[in-house]
Amino acid sequence: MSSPAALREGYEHFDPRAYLRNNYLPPRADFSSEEFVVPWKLRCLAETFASGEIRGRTLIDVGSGPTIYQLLSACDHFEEIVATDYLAVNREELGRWARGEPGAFDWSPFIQHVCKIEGRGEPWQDKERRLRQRLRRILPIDVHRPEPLGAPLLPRADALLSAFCLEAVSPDRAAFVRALAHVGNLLRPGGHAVLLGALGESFYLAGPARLPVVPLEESDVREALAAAGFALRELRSYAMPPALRTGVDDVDGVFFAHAQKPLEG
Ligand SMILES: C[S@@+](CC[C@H](N)C(=O)[O-])C[C@H]1O[C@@H](n2cnc3c(N)ncnc32)[C@H](O)[C@@H]1O
Ligand SMILES: O=[N+]([O-])c1ccc2c(c1)CN[C@@H](CO)C2
Repeated sequence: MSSPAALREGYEHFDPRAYLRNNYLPPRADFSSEEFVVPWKLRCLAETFASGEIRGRTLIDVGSGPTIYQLLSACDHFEEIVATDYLAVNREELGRWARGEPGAFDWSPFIQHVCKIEGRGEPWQDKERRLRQRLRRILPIDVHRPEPLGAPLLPRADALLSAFCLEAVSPDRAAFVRALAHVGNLLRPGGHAVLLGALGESFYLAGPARLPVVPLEESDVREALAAAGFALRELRSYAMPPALRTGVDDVDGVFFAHAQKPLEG
């Protein structure tokens, strides 16, 4: 059980480049087998968006951090992608990539892999260009506030995406459920929520920062979604293999959830 103070302190020292190195370079960013975690995450996202059922004007990504991999399959189905993060250093990192500036993180291996598994023979530069065109806003967010963006998102988003954020910013499970309910308010009734997150994790490192994480089991995710008023469509889990337990965290696995906000919501 961590505390809001430990979280605030931790995120003051969060180093985006260290975070990217820890999770989005080898060995975790190994595309050679579907057995590895990044191909598993990208496949979950590609399969969920491939049907075209999840589409609309706006998708909001909650707690984007310095990463864009989570948007690569979604971006084909929305006119506007809104990225968000609590830290300016992460919003700045996203902005560098969005503007194609030198020194930005190289996501091309991820974009190439997504184009390959989407199987449309799309040149990866086209996908990269489309995401850059559609990534229109990079906003501050705090999921602990009932209005996470500080003001209502109008019109509300047609879809909500969030990867490794809520459990990494909540001191306990009750706070996790509240945060989920808060971000659920950004979503229109009938809108879809796609969540990725850590299972059984109690901490992760990002350079000088050591961030506490509320350890979740799959059942906690299921209960939190129900408590926040979502109807669960799909919940899958991945067990982190020993080779990917590198010491940058104590994560046991990854969950992938697709849920929907009821129409009468
Ligand atoms: C583990 S990172 C996830 C980054 C990225 N989505 C990914 O998939 O790797 C968690 C993110 O939550 C952000 N964060 C911290 N406190 C937050 C808060 N109160 N509300 C929203 N996001 C917050 C951090 O700045 C960080 O970028
Ligand atoms: O294996 N991964 O692809 C991966 C990616 C991101 C993150 C993790 C694992 C585990 N730690 C979380 C922060 O709570 C961030």
